[in-house]
Amino acid sequence: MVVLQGLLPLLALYLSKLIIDQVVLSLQSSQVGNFYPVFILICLASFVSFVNSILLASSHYLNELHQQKIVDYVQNKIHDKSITVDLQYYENPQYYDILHLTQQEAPYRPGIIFTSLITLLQSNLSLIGLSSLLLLVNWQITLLLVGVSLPLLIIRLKFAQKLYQKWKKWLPQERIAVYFHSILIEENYAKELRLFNLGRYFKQKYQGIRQDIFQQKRRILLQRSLAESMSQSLITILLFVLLTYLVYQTYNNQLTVGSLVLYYQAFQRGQQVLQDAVRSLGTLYENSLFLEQFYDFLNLPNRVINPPNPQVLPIPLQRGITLENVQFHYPHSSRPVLENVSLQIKPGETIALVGENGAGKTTLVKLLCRLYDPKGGRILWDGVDLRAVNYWDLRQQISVVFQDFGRYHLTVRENIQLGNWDSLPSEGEIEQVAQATGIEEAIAQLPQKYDTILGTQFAEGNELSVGEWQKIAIARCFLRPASLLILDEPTSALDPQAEAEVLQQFHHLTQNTTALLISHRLSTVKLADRIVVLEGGRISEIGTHDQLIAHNGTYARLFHTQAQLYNLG
Ligand SMILES: Nc1ncnc2c1ncn2[C@@H]1O[C@H](COP(=O)(O)OP(=O)(O)OP(=O)(O)O)[C@@H](O)[C@H]1O
Repeated sequence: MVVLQGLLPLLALYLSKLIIDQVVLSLQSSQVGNFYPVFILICLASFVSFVNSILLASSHYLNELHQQKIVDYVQNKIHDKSITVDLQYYENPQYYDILHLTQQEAPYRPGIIFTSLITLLQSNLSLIGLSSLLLLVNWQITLLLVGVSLPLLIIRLKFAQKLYQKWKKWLPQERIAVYFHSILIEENYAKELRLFNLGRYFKQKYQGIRQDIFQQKRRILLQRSLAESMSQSLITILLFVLLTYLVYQTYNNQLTVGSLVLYYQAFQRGQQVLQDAVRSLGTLYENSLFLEQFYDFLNLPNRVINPPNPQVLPIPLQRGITLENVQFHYPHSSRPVLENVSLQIKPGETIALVGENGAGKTTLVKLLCRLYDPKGGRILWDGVDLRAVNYWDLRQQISVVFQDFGRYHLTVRENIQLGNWDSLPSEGEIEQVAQATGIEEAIAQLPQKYDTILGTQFAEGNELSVGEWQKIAIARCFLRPASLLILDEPTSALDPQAEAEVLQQFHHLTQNTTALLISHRLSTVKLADRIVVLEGGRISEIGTHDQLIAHNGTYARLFHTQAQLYNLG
């Protein structure tokens, strides 16, 4: 279709020359001319125009469909990569740029690239056709057409390149502006924005960046407009000279009227097509930055990888999980977060992990789930190094409630079901875990019970309190038939009564399950079989609550401080 659409207008042009020449010929001859050949030519021209309009409508239709297909294809690639890319890319600002940019730009960039490519292809075909048509009759005019367009082409390309370079330079600034924009519009910040009256502050910051970019952009665009106006003036002057020359030749009978029309129109059309081509080239240039980012993103290498011949993960856990001199620092930071951590977790045992903020508790969880691999030492699952097993198999055996658990704006049922979605849990199982976390009463109050959509993003959504959301996350975690249950600050948002109930259920549910419980509330921790105290990335104490109190170390100090604060006695 692109080929036909590029070439058919030329055929129409040539037919109009033939029609005019035929009419002029019969006007010049004294006898009444034969109208039949002209009529055939008119029919042909009408047919060409008809086909052209059909092509135009069909190409619009196909273009829309293709746009969607391309966007979906690119999004699919991005989704595939996003769900497997190492967690470190989300936690590292250097990579966050490329990650965020690709994910943000993906919905519209490919469409622009596609349209530009089509326009470019069509323009090139038209140009080749026009040049051949003109070459057939007059090579000097063809040379003029190309020659005159050269300055415009050079100017456009030069400025496209300049803008492209600048755009690259502005990108980090643009990203900061996008960040300020998100603060101004997103729900997360809406309360503080109003309370601290931060709207004006962030608007100023946003506008400052945009203004700065605007000034720089204006300078370049002004230069481009000046250069383009000059080259456009040159074209106008040449068109004037050409028209005079062509009319003069027609006056002297060296050229037919049809050829005069053909040359003049071909020249004008050639200019138009060339401008389209140059514009598309500029757009392609600009968008190539996106492609660069897109491929960089797709090629991001993973550090956490599956071994070529993974060992079978022993299920159920029989000998336990062993941490042997585990050492860890985050990529792009040399500060050690875990140092020589050695621990034996017996099957069925509940271990509580305590320590001050930044002690490395969550990091240890990330290593257990193989979201990162240790930099030193190893973690063994029934004697098998975690690096030797398929990490999907491993994660299948672990259920976690993270501190920053997900709040899915789906129905209550789906929110819980996500914990074990592929085995299609029954209504009864879902209700059982909801009961275990004490959320079933709140669910009963919701308009559509388990079918109520949670959150405020969608129509008929119902918002929950933070504690209720947390209970839903715990229910999701309980639903998963895992060998290792990890709760990272599971009850931070729960009231004391709810906390006691959830922990009782947790205790009940983990009778035969190995569990790791992280909490700052030491009243919670008393339930555990053993308590591990982490200080500055090292294990400083291990024992039962009574042993550690008797030891009178860090745990005892923390416990007594909390007991005084909360009057726990
Ligand atoms: N993605 C990251 N990149 C670099 N450093 C990190 C990253 N995440 C955490 N850290 C650092 O690692 C240390 C341990 O963090 P971690 O989240 O494991 O602590 P924590 O004991 O769970 O703390 P809290 O009780 O506040 O949850 C902290 O000093 C933190 O600054």
